[in-house]
Amino acid sequence: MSNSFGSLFKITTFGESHGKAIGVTVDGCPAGIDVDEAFIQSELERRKPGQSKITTQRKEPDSFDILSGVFEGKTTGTPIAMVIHNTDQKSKDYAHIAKSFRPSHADFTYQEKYGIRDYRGGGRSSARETAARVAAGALAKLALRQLGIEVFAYVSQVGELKTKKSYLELDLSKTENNIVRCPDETIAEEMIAFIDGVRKNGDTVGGVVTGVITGTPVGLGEPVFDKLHARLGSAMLGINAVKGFEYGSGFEGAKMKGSAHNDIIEKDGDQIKTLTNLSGGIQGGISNGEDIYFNVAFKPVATIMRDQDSVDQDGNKITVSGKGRHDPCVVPRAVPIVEAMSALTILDFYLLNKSTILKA
Ligand SMILES: Cc1cc2nc3c(=O)[nH]c(=O)nc-3n(C[C@H](O)[C@H](O)[C@H](O)COP(=O)(O)O)c2cc1C
Ligand SMILES: C=C(O[C@@H]1CC(C(=O)O)=C[C@@H](OP(=O)(O)O)[C@H]1O)C(=O)O
Repeated sequence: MSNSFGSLFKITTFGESHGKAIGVTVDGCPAGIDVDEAFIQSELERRKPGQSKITTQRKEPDSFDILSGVFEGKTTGTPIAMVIHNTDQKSKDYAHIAKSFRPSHADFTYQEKYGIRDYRGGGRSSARETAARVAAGALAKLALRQLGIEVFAYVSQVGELKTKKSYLELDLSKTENNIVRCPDETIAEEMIAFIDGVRKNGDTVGGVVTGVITGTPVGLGEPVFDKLHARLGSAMLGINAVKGFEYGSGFEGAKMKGSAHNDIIEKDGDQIKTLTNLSGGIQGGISNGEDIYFNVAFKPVATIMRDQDSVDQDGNKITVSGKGRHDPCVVPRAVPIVEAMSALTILDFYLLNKSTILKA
């Protein structure tokens, strides 16, 4: 079973939702990065469960401990281990799925593949694991900040409710101003009320998170298999409940003509720039120095607070009831996860491509 991500800045996560702890080891982090622990904690708090009425009500403080790899506030170049203890499991709520399967969660596939699963709270397949990624992603963000690279994400859609503004028309510093994490104030309250209504009805709803990466140099990514957008897409599609990824013009681009879609190139001082950015900052798998932007589509949460038809491990028809504490919509908490996976991908490429970037 693979539990790792990245080639040079490599993370391995461990732990289950209802086990003792979850955590991450980061191998390959350069020495000398300032580790701002308060920043890492604040990132974990943006993702933690129980943060508002439109998230799961499981209350985890998600405070973390650094076990190794940091001395006098700086990384030492050795493996960094970070642990987050689980403190609020109600495992008996999951006894009913020990030998049966929730529709559209990971219960059936995991059981069939491994023949053994920690069914408590979805075990390893619970998005609780993403807390570990956010801790590692915060470290990557700190390293990227030193290089002038920043990652942002925000909720751009909940169900059919969608901001009409592009990321350039929004003030991304306002993302944390509301509990749904949509910087478009004209629609954020509607999104919140909608999620709350869906929740009260025992149902769930999907949504879209938009990601933006600024300050990337020209030259991240490889021209053939390890294209930057391919690795970014893989990072996003590796997040629980993700159903779609598009970058730049994405699926809308398929409707356009080349004459309208091409990003005209110009000389701006001593730099080569493009007048438009339908390429989404990546051409031929390599960053071109423009902003990288993309959308990530999340499905509605599988565990709904209703009875559903299913089968047990022996194939008998059963009814699965909706139990446990679940998110009515994942996108508000997915925002820091999208940022973390973006930071991990970009930093990994930066380390891989450093020599060629410097040459360029
Ligand atoms: C932030 C976040 C929170 C989630 N919360 C829940 C939840 O409370 N209940 C649930 O059934 N699924 C939740 N999910 C989705 C499941 O983890 C996911 O559907 C499951 O692992 C099966 O994988 P798949 O949907 O990618 O096929 C959440 C996902 C994310 C990203
Ligand atoms: C606990 C968290 O979110 C969980 C994500 C999740 C799932 O199935 O993905 C199911 C619920 O928890 P449990 O694993 O107890 O069923 C959520 O509360 C968290 O994100 O830290």
